[in-house]
This record gives sequence, structure tokens and C-alpha cells, in this order.
Amino acid sequence: AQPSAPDPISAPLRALDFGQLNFLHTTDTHGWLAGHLQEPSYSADWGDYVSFAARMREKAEAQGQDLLVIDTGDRVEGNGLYDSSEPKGIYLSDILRHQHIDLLTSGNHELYKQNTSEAELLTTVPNFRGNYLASNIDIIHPTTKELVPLAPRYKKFTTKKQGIRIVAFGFLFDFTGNYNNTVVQKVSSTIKEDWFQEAIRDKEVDLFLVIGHVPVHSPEYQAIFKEIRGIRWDTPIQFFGGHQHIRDYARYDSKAYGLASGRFMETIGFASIDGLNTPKSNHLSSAVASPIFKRRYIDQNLFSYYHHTGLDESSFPTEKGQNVSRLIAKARTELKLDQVHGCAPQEFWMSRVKYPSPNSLYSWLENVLVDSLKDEKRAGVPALAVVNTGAMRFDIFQGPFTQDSTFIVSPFTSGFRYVKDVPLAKARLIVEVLNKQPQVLQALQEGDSPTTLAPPEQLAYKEDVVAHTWAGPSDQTTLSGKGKLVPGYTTEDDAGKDGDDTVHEPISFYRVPNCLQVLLNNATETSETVDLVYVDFIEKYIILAAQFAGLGVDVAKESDMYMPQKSLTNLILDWVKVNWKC
Ligand SMILES: Nc1ccn([C@@H]2O[C@H](COP(=O)(O)O)[C@@H](O)[C@H]2O)c(=O)n1
Ligand SMILES: [Zn+2]
Ligand SMILES: [Zn+2]
Repeated sequence: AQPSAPDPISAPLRALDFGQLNFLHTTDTHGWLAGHLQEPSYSADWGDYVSFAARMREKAEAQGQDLLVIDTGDRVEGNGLYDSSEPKGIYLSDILRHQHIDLLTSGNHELYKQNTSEAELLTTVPNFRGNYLASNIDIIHPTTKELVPLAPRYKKFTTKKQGIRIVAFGFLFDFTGNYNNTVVQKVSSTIKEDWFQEAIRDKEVDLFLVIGHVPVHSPEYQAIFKEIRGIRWDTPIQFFGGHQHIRDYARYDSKAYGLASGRFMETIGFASIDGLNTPKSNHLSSAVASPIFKRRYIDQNLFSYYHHTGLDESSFPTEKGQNVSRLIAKARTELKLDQVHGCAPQEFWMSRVKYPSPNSLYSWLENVLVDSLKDEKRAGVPALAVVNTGAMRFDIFQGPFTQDSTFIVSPFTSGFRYVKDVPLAKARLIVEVLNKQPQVLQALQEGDSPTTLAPPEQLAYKEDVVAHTWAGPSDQTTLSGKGKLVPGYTTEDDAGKDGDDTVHEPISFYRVPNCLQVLLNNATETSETVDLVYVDFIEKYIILAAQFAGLGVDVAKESDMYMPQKSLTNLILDWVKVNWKC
């Protein structure tokens, strides 16, 4: 249905092990419902996923089993399909709603801005009525001005085929960067509330299901696990998480596991549980029979979809799925997402190459900033510009740089601000604090607000390669299919190295600093003072780092807009139009 989507490449695949209860999971899709038009491994779209989920449900139900579809938030920001419409998200929410999602929750990106969280309340929650959960999020209702739960706190239901009695929760990590029309309650205090305590004391429960925009290895999920286990010593618990944009699987104990399913529609997570003790089953007491938990990370392409459903080009698509693919193609046309603004002469990678280097996206961004970041009223004044690397969201591939690429690379509407007359040495120290001070570092990486600062001796920053040393498949899983290995994820998690459905050639990932810095306006190392320029998203961190570095200036009061009305997204687009002729 997408004219430009590449065909997937055949590759050796590991099978999915179905159980009594099966799950499909997406997280951090960030608007990528059209799939990846430049990467065959992830080239299926949301319509194909609608067909896949329907076929998987048919397969499970034909075997007398159940299937639940889960999404754990960050559905918005990061792709032209969401960011380029006015208002943002009108096409996306209409496409999204066609998937039958059994349980979903909010990410931090749904809460950065007032209009985004209100769209959740007024559009997405009603679209998935009864299935959206918000255990720790409240919102000021735009009409009544009352603080109300964004969605129900939890839900109890029984599965169709197996009669599994489930109590489900939907959490967001301890996020503090939300706009002030929402309130995110800390997980540690939410789980002490009466409603939660009552829910986990329900004895008629076969499985606790905790979905959330929460890393599966996190203090928040540990706290929820401990709280449930404290009351229910052996009831199985299945967690689904996200936010870190990684494939990950956590083992909390022999009856509690958590799955995180990557980012950007690259991965469909699959999990299954077998051997659950239910009123219908003939199992012995749950203390004796231990359920079996499984997981797989499915590459989001038709080759994988056909393989796992046992179907083909003609038998796989459902009418609904094809209609959704058509809806996506129509939206892309109306939004002119294929419009070409320039042609990239080569690839620029976020983490596949070292920074700095000629193929690093961040080294390229530094050149863009040197060329383009200028404010008329500060003409000729030397400056040091600071941008958080998290503002860049995806690699640039050689070839057409489209309207879609504009938002894929950096979707945020953040503008620039500056503080004048900052001694260069202090400005450098501020960046060092942003890159090395553990709490600032963690808060920036999580899109959160730092509270207190740790002492300077805790500074730590390693420029090493993230461990990705696994050389190839060594597991005993039966592989089917032939083909050349393509580069991709080679995940190692708490269950081992056999999680990816597709056997890949490993890719190296390199760490990048939290923030990059670049001298502008003929500033040199001998410049005494500079304008300290930064993207406004990091102002709260700059304020803290400035205190830490002893700047002696109240950044919140003294700062002003730099290059008004210009976002990083626009700056990059304008540069591409001038410098990357096709
Ligand atoms: N206006 C913004 C908003 C977010 N960021 C970056 O995104 C990170 C959070 O994204 P997740 O998908 O991981 O939730 C955040 O840490 C920032 O790096 C931004 O730069 N500007
Ligand atoms: Zn995300
Ligand atoms: Zn997130």
C-alpha cells in the first residue's frame, strides 16, 4: 500500500512460542505508523500491523488461547505523520484508532504540552474507551477546570477463551517535565493508595498485568513488583514497559517478567504465558505449577509477519488492515511528506559511529549550527552554543531529505535562548556539568527535571563502546528460513541472547555526550566572554549547571530569546534546502 516501502529481506527467523495467553506490544512509536521507508527490516506499516494482530488473534483463538494487544505510550512526536499536520496529530489519531488495542497508557511525550495531553483526554481515551489506563496521571479538564484522572486507574477483566482473570494497571515513570495542566503522581506513593491496595488484595486474580511507560529495569517497576509480591506471594505478574527505546526483558522472579519493545515501529514485542492457574484450567495449585514466560522481538516487516502467521501475500492482509494502509498513504500525500527538500550526500548516524567523526549526525549538526545559528541583534558577538543530543531523534540516510525527514530528525518546536557576557571558561564548565554530573545527566536523558545536584567528585563519563560484542547466533533455538544476515539488533536480556526473531549481523553502538557545544560568530579559545546560547528545552538544566559552575548570574532572569521564531527543526530544514541540492 505504501508505494515507496522497500521489500523486506529474507533472513533466518526464530519461531514464536504461543501459550495460554499471548501478547503483542508496541511502545515509543512516535508517529512512525507508516513504518520505515528507507529500511527494509522495519518497512511494514500500521495497516500491516492491524492485519498481523488480527491474524495472530485468529491463530491463538483457533487454538483455544487468548491474545492481548498492548501499547505503552510515546505515540506522538517524531514523524511527519504526527508533527506536520495543523493541529498536530489529527491524521495520526485517526489511523491509530483502527488497531484493536486491549490496553494502552500514556508516555511522557503525551504530556510535554497542554494541547497534546488534552488531545489524549478528548480523543485517544474515548477512541479506546475502557482500555486506556492512567494509574498515576491526572489532568485539568479543559472545560470544567477540575483535576480528573486522565483515564481509569485500573481494570479487571476476564479473557475470552481461557477465562484468565486479570487485574491491569497503567503507569508512567516518575516524570516531572510535564506541562502544568497534568499531574504525575510518583509511583512509590501511587502504590500506597487505597484503590491500588484493594486491587492487589483481590483474591480472584490469575494474573496481574502492569503496563507502563516505564523502563523494565527501573526503581518504579521494582517498587510495583515488591508491593504486589508483598501481598500476593505467587500470583504471576507480566509487565510491559518502554521509554528507553531499547529491546529489553527483565526477570523479577520466576513468576514475574517485563518486556520492553524498542522504538519507532521497528519492533513488535511478543510475549506468552503458559501454565497459568485459572478457574477453567486443570493445573494444580499455583504454588506447585510454575507458569512459563516467553518473549520475542519481532522485526516490523512483512517477511516476519508472513512467517509468524504462516500466511502469504494473498492470505495475510485483512480488509481492515489494507484500508488502514490506504489511510496512511492518503495522509502522507495530503501532508506532502514525500516532498524532497534536498539530498543527503551520505549517511549520518546517531550512534553507529564515534562522535566526533565525519559520519556522525552530531558532528554534522555542529556544522549546521556554525553556519546558521545567528541573531541579528547579537551580530559579531562570539557565542558558545549548546544543544542536547536527545534533540536529534534519528539517523539521516543518503538520498532524499523529505518533509517527513524534517520531523524524523528533530521534531521539537524548541527555540533558542542565550545569556550574554559569560566567561568562556565558565561556559565550558557549564557544558562539562551537563555532560558529567550524574543527576543532571540522568534527568536530561529521561526528559525530566533534576532536583538536587550531587557533589562534583561524582562526575563520571565514559566514552566507550556500548557492549555489543555478540558475534552471532550461538543459541539452540531452531531457525527457519535462509538468507544473508542483515545488520540489526542482537539483543541480550535477562533471558539470554535468543530474543530477536530475526538473526542479525551485529551493529556497534557508541555513546554520545549529553550535550554538544560549538563556538559561533568567530569565537575562539581566546575569546574572554561569549553569549551562552542553548535550546530552550535545556534551560532548567542550564540554570542548575550555572549554579554548580558558580556563574553568579540568575540565568532564569537574565536569559532572552536568541534568533526568535527559529526552532532547531526549522534551522536544520533551511540549511538542508541551501546546502544539499539534489
Ligand atoms: N522538547 C523536547 C522534548 C524531548 N526532548 C528529548 O527527548 C527525550 C525524551 O524522549 P523519550 O522518547 O525518550 O521519552 C528527552 O530526554 C530529550 O532528550 C527534547 O530534546 N526536546
Ligand atoms: Zn520515546
Ligand atoms: Zn518516553
